[in-house]
Amino acid sequence: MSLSNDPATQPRPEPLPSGANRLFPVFLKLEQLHVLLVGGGNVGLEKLSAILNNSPAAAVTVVATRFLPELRELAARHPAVQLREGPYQITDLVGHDLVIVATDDKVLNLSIKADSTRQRLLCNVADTPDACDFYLGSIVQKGDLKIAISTNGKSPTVAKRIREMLTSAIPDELNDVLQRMSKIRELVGGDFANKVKSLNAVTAELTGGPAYESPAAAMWRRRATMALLAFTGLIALNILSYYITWDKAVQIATNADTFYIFVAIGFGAQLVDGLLGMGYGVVTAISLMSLNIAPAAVSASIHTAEMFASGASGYHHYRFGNVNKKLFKVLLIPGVLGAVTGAYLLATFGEEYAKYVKPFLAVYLLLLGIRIISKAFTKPGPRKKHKKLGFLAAAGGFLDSFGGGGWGPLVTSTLIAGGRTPQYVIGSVSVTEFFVTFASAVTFFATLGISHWQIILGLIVGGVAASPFAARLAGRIPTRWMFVGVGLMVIVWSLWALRKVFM
Ligand SMILES: C[C@@]1(CC(=O)O)C2=NC(=C\c3[nH]c(c(CCC(=O)O)c3CC(=O)O)Cc3[nH]c(c(CC(=O)O)c3CCC(=O)O)/C=C3\N/C(=C\2)[C@@H](CCC(=O)O)[C@]3(C)CC(=O)O)/[C@H]1CCC(=O)O
Ligand SMILES: NC(=O)c1ccc[n+]([C@@H]2O[C@H](COP(=O)([O-])OP(=O)(O)OC[C@H]3O[C@@H](n4cnc5c(N)ncnc54)[C@H](O)[C@@H]3O)[C@@H](O)[C@H]2O)c1
Repeated sequence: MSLSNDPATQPRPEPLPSGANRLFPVFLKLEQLHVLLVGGGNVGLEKLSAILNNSPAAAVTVVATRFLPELRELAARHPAVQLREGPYQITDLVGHDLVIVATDDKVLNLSIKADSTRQRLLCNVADTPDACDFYLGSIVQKGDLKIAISTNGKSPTVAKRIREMLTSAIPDELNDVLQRMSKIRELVGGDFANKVKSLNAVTAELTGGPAYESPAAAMWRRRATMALLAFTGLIALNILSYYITWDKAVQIATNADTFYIFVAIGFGAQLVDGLLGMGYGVVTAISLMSLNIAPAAVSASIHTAEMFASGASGYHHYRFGNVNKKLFKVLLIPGVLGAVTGAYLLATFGEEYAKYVKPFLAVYLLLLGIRIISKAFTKPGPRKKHKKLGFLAAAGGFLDSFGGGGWGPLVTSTLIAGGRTPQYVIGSVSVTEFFVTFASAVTFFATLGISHWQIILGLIVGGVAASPFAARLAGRIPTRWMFVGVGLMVIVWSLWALRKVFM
């Protein structure tokens, strides 16, 4: 007995779950084959149409005792289709590769199937799924894209509905993509593995990945970004030069005692932000508030300093393709408007109402902290469509400038909890944050002028010193623990701030 005949050594097929569809789909080049269709009534017409819709030049012989007029017309429009009027004979099978049976005589249908099987021809018996060697599928067509749907014979009506669904869901532009990909496929060089890698990179956007950018386009984008950053920096320097001279800066920096406290706060905040992807504003706000600095001064200083930090991190995210342009656009305007309103209100009324504002902010941050931690342990559900994204951004911008922090935790955590991909949320929110902090800093300049240079410089120096370490920490811990970290941090600090208020 040879080993290979021993059933124990034969490879076993993987078991499929019961009720699984075991049909093997193929796409036939029907225009190179010959099809015999028996039956010229409604079903015959349906099958002939299905064939010709997909393969207009297919050679089909239709045999029937009578033909529907529509079928005759259809055949007349397709020169490769021949009609033979008369009862089925076994010789009709000769010269054909595939048989489709659609007469209204069930017994005849089954005997044609038996004839076909004896000649090793594949046969479809329209009214008897059990007798079919293959089924026709419901077909979605978008140019070169073709999707065949099978319900395993369970419900052709559902197959039709799914075809309608997919046809409207798949953009027509996909065919252009296919055309271009086919050209790119011919152009990319290298070995097979490299080829596959670049083809995947180019198409990542289709499945929600980062948009592809050619090296030339990337270069121009970098140049444009650098130009924008340089321009923004110049404007900022220009504004600053009205308020501060070099001598004054040196004087501030050498007023060691308090200055180093601010440097330390800036350093710590930048580290936390690097690690958690958010929290710069919150950390500095709570630290400064606990030093009993007036809220308006806190917020103004933070936003001026944060502008630098968020500008740098936003640029970083943009370069790595973490920015969802649509999301950015939706967040930008409401975020900026909210920030300007918050900054204006705080600058106008903040000093006066500082006592009342502070506990309110502490409670707000406490709730935010609890909310963020709870997000870490609730499963993100299916992605919700945020219709109120604008409102969220406006609230985030307002609270950020009014409270000195919260844009990141509020907007980022809400979006991630809504089922969006953290990578793109953090990227898009960070870039928007630059504009939001820029807007509130400008509002503070305009309303308050700048009077807290010691704080601002301290934060910037500390932040800049920490940024190389912070950049290395980015993305090193899982999202869940990121949430827990941010939440805990916010809760501890707000409890501490509250304790100071009530004691
Ligand atoms: C996909 C499509 C391709 C095509 O034929 O071109 C197709 N049927 C279509 C439509 C359709 N056919 C029927 C209805 C009426 C409502 C209903 O019954 O649901 C509708 C819906 C409508 O027209 O709206 C009646 C019907 N069909 C079959 C039986 C026999 C039986 O099940 O016993 C009966 C009952 C006869 C009776 O009661 O007398 C059998 C089959 N029909 C199949 C394919 C194969 C399984 C495909 C799969 O697994 O999904 C299979 C097994 C064999 C085959 O024919 O290849 C095409 C979609 C066109 C589109 O996309 O718009
Ligand atoms: N699979 C499907 O999608 C589907 C849908 C509806 C109906 N059906 C079933 O398919 C069968 C056909 O339905 P129909 O509406 O097309 O009927 P129909 O009466 O419109 O057409 C029957 C066809 O069979 C031909 N025919 C009969 N005896 C013949 C013979 N000996 N030789 C050659 N041709 C012969 C007739 O000339 C006619 O063209 C029915 O049994 C029906 O229940 C299947």
